Amino acid sequence: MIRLENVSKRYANGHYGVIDVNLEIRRGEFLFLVGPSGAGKSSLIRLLYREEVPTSGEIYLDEFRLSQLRRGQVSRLRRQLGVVFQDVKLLTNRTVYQNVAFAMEVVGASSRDIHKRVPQVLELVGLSRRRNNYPHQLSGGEQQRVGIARALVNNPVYIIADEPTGNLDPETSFEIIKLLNEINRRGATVIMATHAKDIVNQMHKRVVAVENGRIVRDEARGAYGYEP
Ligand SMILES: Nc1ncnc2c1ncn2[C@@H]1O[C@H](COP(=O)(O)OP(=O)(O)OP(=O)(O)O)[C@@H](O)[C@H]1O
Repeated sequence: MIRLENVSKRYANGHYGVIDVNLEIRRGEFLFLVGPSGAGKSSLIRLLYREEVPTSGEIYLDEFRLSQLRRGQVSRLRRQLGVVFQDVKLLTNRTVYQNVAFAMEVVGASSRDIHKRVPQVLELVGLSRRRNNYPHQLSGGEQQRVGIARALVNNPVYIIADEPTGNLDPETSFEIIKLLNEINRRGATVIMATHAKDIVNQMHKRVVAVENGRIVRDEARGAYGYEP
């Protein structure tokens, strides 16, 4: 479970990313984070994967207390989390297979495990036939699938995605959401910040809306609720 208690983030320039946020996310949930531009979605996402730490308040993620991680806990935490970005940032000189394998190499996985796991994940995201292609040979949707495979490969408990469909056309976006939904169905908790109104409205998942750094709405089977 993830629990945010009175979390605020004030940046060095004095701007607040989030203000006094309280939120609980249980394992197995699928949650959309919505809100106008500048509302604080990315700030919240960055706090969740500990790219940032709160100025005040505390975030608990399973056994971790994010503001007070002991040495060695950061890498253990990161293994529980798979992060997906709008801008996929693949390694351009490595193939699809190598990009995904790299995520296992950096956490010290054995080559035996890598050889076993990477093909499984490529199969799951529908990219087995593209395994030897380089990023520039892939469509935007395929590149994002590699991004998702990379996030998934270490079997994280939580998938945290910041506008993963932001660069994709509507049809491709739906393919990516279907994939995230399947991953959620297999047990991962999915937290996704998005402006994709149609997707949110069709999925009937939990929707948490943020405005001016504060949570203003939290609905179990919610709708997007804004005009794009
Ligand atoms: N690194 C930073 N330094 C200073 N201020 C920041 C920083 N990151 C975000 N902010 C400020 O925090 C507030 C929330 O921004 P954030 O990027 O979290 O919003 P968002 O909801 O993700 O927006 P968008 O939908 O446009 O991505 C804004 O006022 C923004 O200017």
